[in-house]
Amino acid sequence: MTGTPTIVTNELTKEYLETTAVDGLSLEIEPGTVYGFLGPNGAGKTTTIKMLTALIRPTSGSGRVAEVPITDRERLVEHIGYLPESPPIHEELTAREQLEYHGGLRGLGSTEIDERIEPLLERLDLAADADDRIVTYSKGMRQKTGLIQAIMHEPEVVFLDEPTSGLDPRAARTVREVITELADSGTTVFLSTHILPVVERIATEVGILYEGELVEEGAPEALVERMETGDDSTLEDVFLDVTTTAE
Ligand SMILES: Nc1ncnc2c1ncn2[C@@H]1O[C@H](COP(=O)(O)OP(=O)(O)OP(=O)(O)O)[C@@H](O)[C@H]1O
Repeated sequence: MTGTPTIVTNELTKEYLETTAVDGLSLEIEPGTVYGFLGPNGAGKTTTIKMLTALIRPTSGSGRVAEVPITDRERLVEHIGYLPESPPIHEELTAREQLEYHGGLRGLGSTEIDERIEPLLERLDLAADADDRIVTYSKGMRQKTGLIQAIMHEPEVVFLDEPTSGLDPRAARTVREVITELADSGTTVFLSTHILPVVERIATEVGILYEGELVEEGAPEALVERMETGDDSTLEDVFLDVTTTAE
C-alpha cells in the first residue's frame, strides 16, 4: 500500500543529560501497517512513543503523525490512541464510567460511546465486570480497559506498548485479532513488545532499535530471510544478531 505515510520522522533525537535515548530516528510508516517496534531494554522505544504521542518534545529532528506535527499535542490527540505500559485509568471509577469519561473527552456522544464500547467489552470478556470499580481489577482486566480506551474513538494511529502483557492466552489472541482488524480497516498500529511471536504473527513491518538507532527494518519474513543461518531462523535470531553486533 502506498500513500501519505501516517507516521513520518526525520532524524528524531532525544537527549537526556547523560544519555542519547533516541538518536536520529527516521521512519516512514504507511496507513494500515502493523509496525512491530522492537529493541532491548533501554533501547529507546518508550521514549520514541512518547515523542510520537507528543508527551515529550524531541531535542532535535521532526515528525508528523496523521499529518500533524508531533509537537502539536492539542491537535494530535484527536488522531491517536495510546496504550502505555500502565494505562491511564481512574481506579475509583468502573470500567464503563472510565470509558464514558474518555469518550466524552474525545468528543463522542453517549449513544456513540455505548455503541463502541459494548461490543469491545463483550469481545474482551469484560462485560460482566464493566460496572465494578477498576481498583478491584486484575492486571489483565486493566490492560483490556486501557486497550478499549485507546481504540474506542477510532483513531487513525494507535500506539500500543506491550498490549498482551498480563493477558491469558484467550484474551491475548483476541487482542491480536483486534489489532489485525484495525490494520485491515486502515488504522496504523505502532506495536512495541518484547513478545517476538506476537510480532511474527501480526506485524507487517518490523523496526529494531538498538541504543537509540534503527538497526534493522523490513517485513518480518524478509528480515528472517536475510539471516544466513539456515531455514529455521526466526525473528528472535534476527533480533539477537542485530542487537549484539551493531556498533
Ligand atoms: N526521563 C529520563 N531521564 C533520563 N534518562 C531517561 C529518561 N527516560 C529514559 N531515559 C533513558 O533513555 C534510554 C531509553 O529508555 P526507554 O525507556 O525509551 O527504553 P525502552 O526501549 O522503552 O526500554 P524497555 O524495553 O526497558 O521499556 C535509557 O537509557 C533510559 O535510562
